[in-house]
Amino acid sequence: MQALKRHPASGTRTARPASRRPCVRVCAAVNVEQLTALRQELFSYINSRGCNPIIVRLGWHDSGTYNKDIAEWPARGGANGSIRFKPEIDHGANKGLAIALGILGPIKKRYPDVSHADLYQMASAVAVEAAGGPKIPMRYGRKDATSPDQCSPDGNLPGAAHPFADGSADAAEHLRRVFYRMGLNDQDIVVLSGGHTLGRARPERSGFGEVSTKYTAVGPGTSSASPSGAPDRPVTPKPVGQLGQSWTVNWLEFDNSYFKEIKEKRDADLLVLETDAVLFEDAKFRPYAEKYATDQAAFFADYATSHQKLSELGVEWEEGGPVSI
Ligand code: HEM
Repeated sequence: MQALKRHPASGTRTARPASRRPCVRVCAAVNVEQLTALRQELFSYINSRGCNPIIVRLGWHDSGTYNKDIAEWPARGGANGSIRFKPEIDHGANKGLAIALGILGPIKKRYPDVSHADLYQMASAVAVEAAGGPKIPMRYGRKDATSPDQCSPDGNLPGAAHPFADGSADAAEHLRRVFYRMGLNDQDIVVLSGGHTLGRARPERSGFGEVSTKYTAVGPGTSSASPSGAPDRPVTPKPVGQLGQSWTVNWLEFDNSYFKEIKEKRDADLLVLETDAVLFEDAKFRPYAEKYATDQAAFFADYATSHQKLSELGVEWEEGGPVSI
């Protein structure tokens, strides 16, 4: 941990040297220097590898287990890093995400003071920004779940098509049940679904999507599991088999094309899950979806707000946290 000193003007504690970080809040339990360096490394790493989609999905699947009706931490789930343990990464909804853990694991070793929970949420926010999306007002200092018996139960993440495991009659009811359980609302549901502007679905992982399409076969970048040549980089498995089906043409670019494509359903090579289509079918979801299809700036602004909420679901902060960098 770094040394702390009094800030001359405010008397609050700040990290040394102050010149490098003029306006950060620092506490003894959160290592701002490591967080700052990690963020920098993630930015160039994720950008160079094109692994943005799977990293965003990892962050969301760690936090999306949250149950607002359970008071105790970490039993309430949320962004606590528990997805790294076998019981949780083995959940059906997490199939394929071990690749993302494999990408981030070697990086984590260089930043021992940063929690796994912070790493996953930081990497996701960086992945969005690096793909051209908004800067998300992130805060750090999440505590980690520490053992496999602290994993969330299976079944807390949403399904993409009927029959829904929770008995919901349709996709709108299912999305509301799942996201309301997290304390999120209709606008959060619609805007966060815009995360599907990135990435692909593969039959061998989720059971959804095509094995390959004209957009993924000669896609805008590499597979989210593809290797890069840099020898000092963590090694990820070679792409196996399926290239999958994307929601958008440029599936490594974060923009509002997801909403345009879902609305128009103009191209059979692009994916529309039941839970995507319903955003334009449900009377309360539709106004948001329409707005985001026509106004990218509104999408970005609202996405940043909801993504921050998502990243803090269920979080127990270290002493002195949360910290902005
Ligand atoms: C609304 C309910 C949601 C459902 C039913 C859903 C379902 C799915 C499914 C079935 C896949 C394909 C996984 C695969 O085959 O590898 C997927 C991928 C993805 N999801 Fe979602 N998702 C939802 C919400 C979200 C949210 C809130 C985010 C982020 C904010 C998100 C981000 C992603 C990303 C980035 C991918 C692509 C992963 C990759 O290319 O490796 N999803 N989702």
